Amino acid sequence: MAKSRFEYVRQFETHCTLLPETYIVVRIDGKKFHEFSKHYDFEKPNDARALRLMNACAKNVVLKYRNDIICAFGESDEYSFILRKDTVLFKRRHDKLSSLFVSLFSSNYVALWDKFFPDRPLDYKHLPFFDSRCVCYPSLNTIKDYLCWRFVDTHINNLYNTVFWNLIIKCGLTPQESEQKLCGTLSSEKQEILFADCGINYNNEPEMFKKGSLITNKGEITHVDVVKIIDSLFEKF
Ligand SMILES: Nc1nc2c(ncn2[C@@H]2O[C@H](COP(=O)(O)OP(=O)(O)OP(=O)(O)O)[C@@H](O)[C@H]2O)c(=O)[nH]1
Ligand SMILES: [Mg+2]
Repeated sequence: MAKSRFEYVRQFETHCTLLPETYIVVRIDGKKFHEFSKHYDFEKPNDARALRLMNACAKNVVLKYRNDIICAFGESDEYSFILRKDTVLFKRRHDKLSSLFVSLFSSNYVALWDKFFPDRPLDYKHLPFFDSRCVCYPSLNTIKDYLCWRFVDTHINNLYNTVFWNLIIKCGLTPQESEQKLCGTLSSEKQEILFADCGINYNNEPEMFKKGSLITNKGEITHVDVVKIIDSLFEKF
């Protein structure tokens, strides 16, 4: 390529290369999905269509980079993609990994929207977009704890949201009353309130809501107790 006198400006570009021999997590998260979910009338607290759409997008990302990905885990409006510690994908460049994963995910979200929301076309004033970050984990222990953290977070959030919204929808409480009733309660007490006041057994809630979604590098989507199987998940990595 011919060089111009302007070429020198390239020197101002910086490239952050992620530490070698560390597990990389690329985590994407929906921007203002509180508003987005309201605009498109997502069911509360969980909309199965929205979660399946997230899973379909994540599966396509996993399959595209299956040789570099160990697994992916998602809940609500977020997804984490866990890359092997020896990956050299995009030369481990932070900006490339972060931007390509999130743009591939976002374009899938838009392209697949109609399949999951056939009666609710996307409107260009309310388009979905996502942020993205890369984090390096230096050991097998820390990457396992990362995945367990996201899994446990799913459980905590889902239990709270399930009781909070059912107290409003089924029992007619105001959001403030519901919040007050749950304030300071333990996990077992929340389940008890859900059963006694709303007639719902938390154990019978859909597995996808309670456990989030785990995608293997073969593209298989499962809803399992991640903490229980964490060692086998990383056996070969
Ligand atoms: N009703 C409904 N809302 C959902 C569902 N999944 C995600 N959301 C909404 O998306 C939000 C995701 O949480 P956050 O990522 O912390 O909030 P956010 O509004 O996206 O804010 P930023 O990520 O900081 O831009 C939830 O608080 C819900 O309001 C769903 O299945 N049903
Ligand atoms: Mg968000």
